[in-house]
Amino acid sequence: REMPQGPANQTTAPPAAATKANVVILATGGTIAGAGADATNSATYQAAKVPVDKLIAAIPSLGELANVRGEQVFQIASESFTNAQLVQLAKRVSQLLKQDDVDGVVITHGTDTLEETAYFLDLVVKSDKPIVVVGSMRPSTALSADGALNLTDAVATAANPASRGKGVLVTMNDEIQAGRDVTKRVNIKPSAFFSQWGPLGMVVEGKTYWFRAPVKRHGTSSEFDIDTIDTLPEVAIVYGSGNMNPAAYTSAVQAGAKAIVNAGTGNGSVAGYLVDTLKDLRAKGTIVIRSSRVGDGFVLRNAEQPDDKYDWVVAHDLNPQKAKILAAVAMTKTSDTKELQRIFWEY
Ligand SMILES: NC(=O)C[C@H](N)C(=O)O
Repeated sequence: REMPQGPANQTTAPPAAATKANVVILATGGTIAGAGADATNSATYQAAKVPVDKLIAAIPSLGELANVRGEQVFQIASESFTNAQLVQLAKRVSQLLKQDDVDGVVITHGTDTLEETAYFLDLVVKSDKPIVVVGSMRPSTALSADGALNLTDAVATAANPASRGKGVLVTMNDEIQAGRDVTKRVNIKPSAFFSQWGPLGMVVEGKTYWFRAPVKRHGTSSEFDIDTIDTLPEVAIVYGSGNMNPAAYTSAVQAGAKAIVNAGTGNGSVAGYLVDTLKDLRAKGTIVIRSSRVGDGFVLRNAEQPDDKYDWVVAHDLNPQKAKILAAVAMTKTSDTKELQRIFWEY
């Protein structure tokens, strides 16, 4: 029977090994490598149990998308990620992408701090080759597990030259999200990941479809380079609410925080009775960054508080956990608040 002729030429056989992209899967653990006692356990399970070779072997069709090999970097739930592990992972990604025989990297990751890792890599890995971070909401042993399709989409995206130069990408629930923007919004459904500026595209049946591209500095246009970063400074987030205790700020600084991200109410607002505490911390050298617990929108400079007068920085549209990552990366280079504010506008 004659196959229909489509513009996308989807009826041809998969590319031969030599023409297929080489994709390395760096596994770090998370629910995508999780295992439950029973198929009905969609939320009760142990994360970070299944080794990367087993994850790959469970999806034979990956081999049709790319030449895939795995490397087990960590085997942890993502809430346990430390700065030292972030740095180690990013250095490995950078090293791999410098190799001619690597076309793209996929990182399997827990979803809880996936957005931090994706943004960190976006800022510090100087490569145009695709970097895709992926996780799952259900363990591999669950009914309707989402990991296999998310990972397939990640490999398809990493193998596709159209993904180059678009920053770190995240493939969850059929969507391609910008690693900079994406955030975990729901803690129990496969549709957990969201970006207020919308997904960049979709993956359907192994093909990528693109609708927009990021404009913020990243990758090769970033001034930060993981090859020159070995440690990150301590940044604390203090969550805003009614009836705050100033000790939340002062104790964070006493414990070593060099910057505080204020996850303020509304447009990053700060209670009147806290202002002196934050002014005092700034006078003694702590960087004060106003973000918002609201999550969407963006904090306006000199609205709600006179940032110019107090020498505070605003986080622009970054939620507190993203602001924490950018602050830590930026402070490897500067503690100048004008420079920090420039960086918060540009990245
Ligand atoms: N869905 C997940 O991956 C959650 C898990 N706690 C993790 O981040 O590792």
